[in-house]
Amino acid sequence: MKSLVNRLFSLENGSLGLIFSGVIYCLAGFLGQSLLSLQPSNITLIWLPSGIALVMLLTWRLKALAYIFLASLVVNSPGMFVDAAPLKSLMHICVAALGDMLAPALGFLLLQAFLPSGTRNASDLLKFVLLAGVIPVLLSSLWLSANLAAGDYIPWASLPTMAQLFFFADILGILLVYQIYNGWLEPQAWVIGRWRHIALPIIGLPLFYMVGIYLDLGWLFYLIPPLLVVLAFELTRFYLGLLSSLSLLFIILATAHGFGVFVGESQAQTNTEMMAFVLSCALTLFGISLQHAQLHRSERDKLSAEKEAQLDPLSGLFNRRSFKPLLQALEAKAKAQSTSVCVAMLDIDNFKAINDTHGHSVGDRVIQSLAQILRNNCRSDDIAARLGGEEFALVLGDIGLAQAQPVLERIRSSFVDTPIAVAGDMIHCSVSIGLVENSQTAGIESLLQLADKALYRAKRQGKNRIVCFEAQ
Ligand SMILES: Nc1nc2c(ncn2[C@@H]2O[C@H](COP(=O)(O)OP(=O)(O)OP(=O)(O)O)[C@@H](O)[C@H]2O)c(=O)[nH]1
Repeated sequence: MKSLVNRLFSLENGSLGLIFSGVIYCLAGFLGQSLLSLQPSNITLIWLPSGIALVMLLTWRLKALAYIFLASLVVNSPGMFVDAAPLKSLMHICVAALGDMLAPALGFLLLQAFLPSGTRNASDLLKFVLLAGVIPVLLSSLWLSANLAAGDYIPWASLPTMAQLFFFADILGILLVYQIYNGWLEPQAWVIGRWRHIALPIIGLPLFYMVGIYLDLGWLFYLIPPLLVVLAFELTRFYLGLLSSLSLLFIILATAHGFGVFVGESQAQTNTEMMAFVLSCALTLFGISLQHAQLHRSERDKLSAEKEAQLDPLSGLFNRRSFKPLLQALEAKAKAQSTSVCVAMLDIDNFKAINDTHGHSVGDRVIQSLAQILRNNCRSDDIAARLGGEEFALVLGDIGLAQAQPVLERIRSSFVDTPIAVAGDMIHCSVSIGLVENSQTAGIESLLQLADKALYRAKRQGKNRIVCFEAQ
């Protein structure tokens, strides 16, 4: 699903994605004007198109400008076109569209310059709000309200109130839409860990609102942020963005229709209280989700660093440092369960000559080839390690010499039968193997020594063979 959407909206398919986003821009604009605005001023309390325009620019860069301009013309025309003065109103509609286009463009350029890797950590939140929100939206709010006053849509005296409304509505739109977009960019955005984390809020939050509205318990709205904070630790940022946006939109919708705790004496008071609440919720949730993502990332990095420290970079097998503790654990388990463990030491034959004749890079490929064969022939509980140079170890759990020997024989013959291509030629390599089975008394040191002794004997007997010992 995610890859399909990404393909549809890829840079190559830019026009399709831009047209679609332009339509969404218009729909979000009309939705804001019709449902989410306080009457009688009819000024929307949230302007989602400002966030959509920013996302369009982040996705398609400056190519999106023309589409934003056109979409803004479409959204502004019904409210601003005056039949009595068509030319004058057309000019003001274009000036408004210019403002709607330039503000996200400025935000986009500032983000590119000062926050090029996007919002990754909670500490980026303030920078993001300043660069993509406060600076460009302050300018556009003044621009848009001055345009309305100059066009006689509002009296000049209302300019500060209007600019303030535009300012909050646009910033809120940017915060909500960007949070969803930012969540979408995460690799696991679409994955739902537990369905109940999605199903419960989808059913529970509307129920919560209904109870609040029908029983006139407006204070219940104050409990929405903590509920969303709980979700911030359960959901991916994409779903959190969606759910928190819907929840906050609902609070605006309810307030615009005269419900809830924020409906005050005057429209200005209602606006200020509700916007302060919704904005602080949006900022807090965004901050928490960033912090959570950061924690998650550092935990994942730590785990992968720990895993990497256990592995040999050339072969991808366990390295010498991690081999001994793993062997110790497997051997202890075998002793506790009275089962056998077989340890094999493997050494590529004449490896120095391979290096000297064909070069180190060919030698490295030979090492990787044997590592792959070992991986192909061991089970998930077995331990395959590269102890250094051309020396390997394989520990097979819960198995005796009689069953281990055919496994090692398969490894030996596969290696001989897997030639390495070198400059149009094929070189065949072989490996010598010393194999031992543990006894109940032998410790791992004596087991390893014995396996080394068996390997030494395999080399002395002519290489490319297996010598087996049973520990006493
Ligand atoms: N290409 C490559 N060579 C390595 C690596 N580590 C060690 N070597 C080389 O492996 C060679 C090991 O040579 P020797 O210990 O003499 O063993 P050999 O030539 O295989 O002789 P036998 O064991 O008796 O068959 C040396 O030339 C090392 O430089 C590595 O990571 N890559």
